[in-house]
This record gives sequence, C-alpha cells and structure tokens, in this order.
Amino acid sequence: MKIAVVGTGYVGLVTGTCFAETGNEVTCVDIDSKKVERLSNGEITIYEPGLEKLFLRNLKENRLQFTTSLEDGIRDAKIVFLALPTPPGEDGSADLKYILGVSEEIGKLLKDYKVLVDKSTVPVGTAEKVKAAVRKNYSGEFDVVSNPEFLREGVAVDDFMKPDRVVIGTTSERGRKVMGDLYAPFVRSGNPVIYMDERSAELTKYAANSFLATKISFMNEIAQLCERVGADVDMVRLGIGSDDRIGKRFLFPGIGYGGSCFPKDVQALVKSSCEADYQFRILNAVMEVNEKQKLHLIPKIKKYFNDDLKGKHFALWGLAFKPNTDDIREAPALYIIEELLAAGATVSAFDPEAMKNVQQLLGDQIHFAENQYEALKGADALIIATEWNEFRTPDFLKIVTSMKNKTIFDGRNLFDVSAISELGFHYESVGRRSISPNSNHKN
Ligand SMILES: NC(=O)c1ccc[n+]([C@@H]2O[C@H](COP(=O)([O-])OP(=O)(O)OC[C@H]3O[C@@H](n4cnc5c(N)ncnc54)[C@H](O)[C@@H]3O)[C@@H](O)[C@H]2O)c1
Ligand SMILES: O=c1ccn([C@@H]2O[C@H](COP(=O)(O)OP(=O)(O)O[C@H]3O[C@H](CO)[C@@H](O)[C@H](O)[C@H]3O)[C@@H](O)[C@H]2O)c(=O)[nH]1
Repeated sequence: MKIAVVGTGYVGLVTGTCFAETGNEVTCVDIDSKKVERLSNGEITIYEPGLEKLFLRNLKENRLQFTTSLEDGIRDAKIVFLALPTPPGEDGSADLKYILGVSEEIGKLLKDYKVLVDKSTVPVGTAEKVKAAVRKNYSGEFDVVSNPEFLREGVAVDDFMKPDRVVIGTTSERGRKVMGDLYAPFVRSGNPVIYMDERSAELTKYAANSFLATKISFMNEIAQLCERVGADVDMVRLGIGSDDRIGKRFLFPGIGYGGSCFPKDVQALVKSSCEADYQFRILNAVMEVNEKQKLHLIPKIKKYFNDDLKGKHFALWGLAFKPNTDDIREAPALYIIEELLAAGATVSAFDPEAMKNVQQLLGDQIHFAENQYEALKGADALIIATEWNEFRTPDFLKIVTSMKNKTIFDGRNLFDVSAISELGFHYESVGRRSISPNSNHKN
C-alpha cells in the first residue's frame, strides 16, 4: 500500500519506518527541510533503539522516502497519517493548529478517495474538525479515522511492531477495511484491533495516558508516606503489584513523570473535561503530586547541606526524561538543574544520549562530562535522575575516589539500601530509609 506520513518526529518516523518494514511504500513529509535532508541522506534524527537499522534498510530498498512537499508526499498515497505536534496551548488544551492547518492544505490537494488518519493525540471531536477543514476545499469522497498511537519512547519499535492493541476509530466501513488490512501484519499473534467510533478512540488515548500517570502519582504519594512512617516503597510495590488486578508495571516511584506526553495529555484531559462542564478531580491531584515530586530531592539536598548550596558542586547522572531516549521534553533533571543553579551550585552532568539536546538548551551553564565517572570529579554529591542501565551497577571504588563526599541522592532507587550502607555512603532515595554513615539509620 502507498502511505504518506505527515510529521516526521518521534511518532512519524517510527510509524513510517515500521509501515515500510511490512512492505508498504511510505513517503514521510516534514516542514523542517534540514530534517528531511538528513533523513534522505540516511542520517537518523532521533535516538530510538532498533530504529536505525530498519530505517536504513527501508531507505535503501526505496520503501521509505522523505520530502518537504505535502503535494508530492500525498499524491499517490491511499492513506495519509497525521503525526503532527499537538502542544499545550496557553490554557493547557491541545493546540490543533498544526493538525487543522495541514488538513486544510490536504483539502486543496485531494483529487481522489483517501483515508486521513489522526495518529497525533487529539481531543474528542478533532476528527470532525479535520473533516470540516478538508471540506473547505474538497467536496469529493474521503474518510477521517482516529488511530491513536500508544508507543513508548525507548521501546518504540517493539511497541509499534507488536502492539498490545490497535485502536481504530471510524464509523466508515471503507475506512475500517483499509485500516484493518494495513494493520493485519502487526496483530498476527492475536492482539486485538479494537474498532470504535472516532470520539471514543480519541478519548481512549487520553484515558490510557492519564490512568498510567495516575498510577505513578499514586505510587509517589505512597513513597511520601513510606518516608514518614518508616516503610519501604519497593516492598510495598512488590506486595501490591503481585495482585493481577493492580499489575506489576508502572508502579515505580521516582522524581515524577516527564516526557512529551503524560504532562501535556493529563493537562489537556482536565481542560477538555472543564469544557464539558466536568471537574476531573483525580487528575488535578495527579498533576499537583507530580509537580511536587519533580523536586522531591531538592529539600533533602538542601537539608543535608544546611540550606547552603552556594559553591557546592553536584554530579548529575541522567538528563533524558527516561532511559533509552535522547528526549529531554519535561525531563525532571532539567527542573533539578534549575533549582541547583538558582541556589548558587555548579553541576557536572552525564547522560549517554541526551547531552546534545541539553547543551542546545543550557549552553555552558553546566559542565557536560565525557562519562559517568568524569562527572563525579570533586563533587559534593551525586544526584541520579534517570535510570539508565549503566548506572545500575557502577564501580563504587571509582565513585569514592572521584567524589569529594560519599553522598548520593537517588531519584530512581537504583541501589540496594543495605549494600550501599556497607560502602559508607550517605544515601537518600525515594520512599525508602535514608542511610548516613554516622547515624546509619535516618528515616
Ligand atoms: N512522542 C511519543 O512518544 C508519542 C507517542 C504517542 C503519541 N504521540 C503524539 O503524537 C504527536 C506527535 O508527537 P511527536 O513526539 O512525534 O512530535 P515531534 O515534535 O517529535 O514531531 C512532529 C514533527 O512534525 C513536524 N511538523 C510540524 N508542522 C508540520 C507541518 N505543517 N507539515 C509537516 N510537518 C510538520 C515537525 O517538524 C516535527 O518533525 C503528538 O500529538 C503526540 O502527543 C507522541
Ligand atoms: O513506573 C513508572 C513508569 C514511568 N515513570 C515515568 O513516566 C514517564 C513516562 O514514561 P513512559 O510511559 O515509559 O514513556 P513515554 O514514552 O512518555 O510513553 C507514554 O506516553 C506515550 C505518548 O502518549 C504513550 O504512547 C505511551 O503509551 C506512554 O507510556 C517517564 O518520565 C518515566 O520516568 C515512572 O515514574 N514510574
């Protein structure tokens, strides 16, 4: 099948590459000419494990092409995916200017039947708005389908190739058939394609993200309680997660959820609810808890240094909002850096993939280390903000010899509390007992 994907960011590039991988001819369209040039020349523009190999293979075999021209991109396509940004507007609701602007342009270009597919995360009613935008300039036949994307960054290729489910929102039989055929190779192992109306599909995406964000904020509140009553959140997590009704996944406490999706989507659902004259109380609490959790380590750090961070030097491990990505959108590490710099401290950071993106944002406000151990040189404390695998079992001897103080503030609970206590560290994490070489048992 011939497919166009408009918007070649995290979702568009994964979508285009994975559809090419199953034999479709895909043209990706992007307004960013530099991105299109790099991609056309075989240079991948995001870090996503496993993507580059598929991208290069399909590019070489001419199943994947890139262009800045919407007209060229959609000319022969039977299906046109919209994988465009839906950033929060000033009031927190999803801004549809990219989606509706492109839809209007598509209306000017359509000559025959096509299926327009909304892959972006969009509020209920968007499919109707897209239809209306196309209709302004085109009176022929077309369908608009809502097909929300559930991939996670860092495991995006696997999530796309082997989805838990595919949600297809359409009331058109023709649209349903086209989409069913396209997705057939991805659900061979029996995971469902769930057909529904457009509005339900649009809401499903927000409901999924908001539910997952709720799970995280709930665990972060349990972690807060654990610290106050002397319980261990990791034990509580295991204790409740073995109940199938709760499930083991997405129960990890930490320094809040970040990324380009949860923060914006929870906010947008609250906003949509308000517009529908409904106060979504739980989600307001979810957001409030997350705002506080992002800075959970800061009061601990300040208390440890007697409220005086001026001249203190911090090593920071992890900048990306989660491991296995270079994405720094709403990354908790950025909020921590801001607080430390404002308090007069200096920071030396290391992240395996995200340093380039942070450098573009912060320039020389912080030092970017060659590796995780170089970041530790002369540090008064180490802060861990992202759970990259290589941080999990470090060489503690190297840590001890590089740092000024044996002090760790761990926002991702990477280390075993008892083991690190034996190494003589001052160690504070999230929802577990704190360890100090002097008191050795500080809650
Ligand atoms: N990132 C994720 O993990 C993820 C997962 C599921 C759903 N989503 C949703 O998918 C959508 C896209 O997210 P993303 O992370 O891929 O965004 P992104 O910012 O990484 O990519 C968007 C791309 O669209 C391009 N673009 C902007 N205007 C354009 C135009 N007029 N014509 C052509 N291209 C244009 C940009 O240059 C950019 O390359 C959002 O609605 C997001 O909420 C994202
Ligand atoms: O137990 C957990 C799990 C995650 N997180 C944090 O939650 C955020 C989001 O993580 P994750 O969901 O793995 O990454 P995303 O790539 O943002 O994926 C989410 O957002 C995407 C965009 O909408 C959806 O497609 C995915 O299904 C949804 O998981 C990150 O900051 C994580 O550190 C936790 O704090 N604890």
